[in-house]
Amino acid sequence: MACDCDYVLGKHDVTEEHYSNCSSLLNGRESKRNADGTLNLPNKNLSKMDVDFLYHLSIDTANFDLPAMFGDVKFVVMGGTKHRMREFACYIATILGLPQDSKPVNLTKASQRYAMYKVGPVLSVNHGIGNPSMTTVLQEVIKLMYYAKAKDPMFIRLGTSGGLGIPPGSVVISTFGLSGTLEKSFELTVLGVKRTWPSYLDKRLSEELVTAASEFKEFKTYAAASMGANDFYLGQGRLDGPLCDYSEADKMEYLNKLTSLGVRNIEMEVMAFAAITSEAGVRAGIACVTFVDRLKGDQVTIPKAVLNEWQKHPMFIVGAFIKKYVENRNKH
Ligand SMILES: O=P(O)(O)O[C@H]1O[C@H](CO)[C@@H](O)[C@H]1O
Ligand SMILES: O=c1cc[nH]c(=O)[nH]1
Repeated sequence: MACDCDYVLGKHDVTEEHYSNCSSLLNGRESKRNADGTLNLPNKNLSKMDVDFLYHLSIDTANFDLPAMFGDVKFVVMGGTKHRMREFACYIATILGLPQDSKPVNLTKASQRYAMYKVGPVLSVNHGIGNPSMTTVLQEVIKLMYYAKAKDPMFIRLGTSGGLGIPPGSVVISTFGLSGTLEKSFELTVLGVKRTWPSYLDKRLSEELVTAASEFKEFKTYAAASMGANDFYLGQGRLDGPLCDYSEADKMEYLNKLTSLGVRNIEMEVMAFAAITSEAGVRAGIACVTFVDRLKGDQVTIPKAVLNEWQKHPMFIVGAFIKKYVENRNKH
């Protein structure tokens, strides 16, 4: 079903009702959610399992009341580091005016893998570096939302990246992802066969994040394509890794090509994040700060204290979006 919302950037109110009804959020693809917004995952094996152990979260469907614990989650916000996601949990509690523990509880501490904090309707989860780490926890959190019967949960990645021709400290809201071979798809080998899935991000959610960004004048925000690399060094065309058999000119040719295609940043999870959420019928968006202009260099030389401040830029945007959504929901 096509969306008939006639959406104009920044002119629409973010209402829960609209989010539930607007199928454009899956870019015109048929919704994979049930009528009440709960997830209807494509894997029918799940309904045949007596118990599902979400191994990397150290949570299971037998010993935890998942609807009671997580049924009210509306936003799953994910990013690489545990520290960032703990900070985001504290930040969102402050701006939503929710009581916060001086020490937020890591709900997946027993896993010794990841960190997951819950603050009101927000789940803040770290995913580590790169696709295998990210897709493992992403898939388990999607199942968590499914078992919890959370309604229309949105997934947002809060990341860092290398920019292309934009000032470091800027934020890029990804409009779509390009792989290293410049394809708009995520590739994975399944049962010995290379398979690809389109890496859709949610158009409306991206637009809402751009609108939320407009209130922050102290840094620039770009809505643009992101490149998802499978490696930080060779995969991102760096000259400063332990291995390198190409020249500065080769590197610049590639980075300039990406730039000419509208790519404004390079990170490491966009393709898989977009593809898996989209296939699961979940709306997803990505906001990443940039730490370096890759057209000018490879090394991240900015002092850590500054990077820590810059890391807050996407938090401000995502926080403003969530706050507006919650306020609108409370009004209706
Ligand atoms: O800061 P995060 O969210 O981890 O994102 C980026 O930073 C990591 C590399 O330093 C990769 O995961 C990349 O995607
Ligand atoms: O250049 C960068 C910086 C952060 N994260 C990346 O993946 N690349």
